[in-house]
Amino acid sequence: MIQCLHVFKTYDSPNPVLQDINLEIFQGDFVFLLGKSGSGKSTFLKALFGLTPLDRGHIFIEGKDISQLTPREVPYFRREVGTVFQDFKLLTHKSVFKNVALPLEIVGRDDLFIQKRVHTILSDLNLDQKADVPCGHLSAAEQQRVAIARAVVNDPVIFLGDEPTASLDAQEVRQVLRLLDDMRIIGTTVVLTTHNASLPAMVPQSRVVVLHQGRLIEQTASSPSS
Ligand SMILES: Nc1ncnc2c1ncn2[C@@H]1O[C@H](COP(=O)(O)OP(=O)(O)OP(=O)(O)O)[C@@H](O)[C@H]1O
Repeated sequence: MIQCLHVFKTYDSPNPVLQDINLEIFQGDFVFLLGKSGSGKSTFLKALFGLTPLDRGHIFIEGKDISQLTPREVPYFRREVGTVFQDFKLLTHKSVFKNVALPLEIVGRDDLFIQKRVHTILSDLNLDQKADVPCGHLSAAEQQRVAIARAVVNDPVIFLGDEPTASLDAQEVRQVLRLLDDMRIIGTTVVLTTHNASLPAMVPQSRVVVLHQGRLIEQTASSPSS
């Protein structure tokens, strides 16, 4: 599903932020990317979405080198991937419902489907009472949950989340991990970054990959049942 080969990335400083990363992630894997602040987690996640040009190396998604996608292929690739980056990019003047419905409108789903699907996801994330509230009026934790709802509403093939549970309380974290694990069971590949080393224990089938100063220093194998 995702194959990284000899990935290197440098910004302004001479020290690479990603150094020779080699990693395979399989369909239905739930991967926690752990590491201290500045270890390169966000850079790596953005690279998986094609937002960070690499100095060297390749990232293949479903066999395609994402640096070689044509301008026509890029939007199709991105529609298959649900993302939550640290800037949620919500439309702050639009309601919660409108924000979450947007990916479904883009792919031309009918109104009845959109109504049902969006309300299901909002209720899974305890946001149903907020459906008509403009996103700009929500707390940080609510905005984070709206960003997650928008990323998963379209049943993405891959979910990439950069600290997607950082603002949430313990119960909300469990709720989000349960939702993502349910998606994993039906085939979505989930990759999350986190500082919080206690999260992987909450998802028994998960894999852990640890980045330290841009190097991949540790990983657990993919579980046979995942
Ligand atoms: N656009 C950029 N331009 C220059 N340097 C950058 C850029 N983005 C990240 N960096 C630097 O690259 C290093 C790794 O940053 P990155 O955000 O990938 O780490 P991280 O592990 O996600 O950190 P955090 O957990 O704090 O979000 C840091 O030293 C950061 O300052």
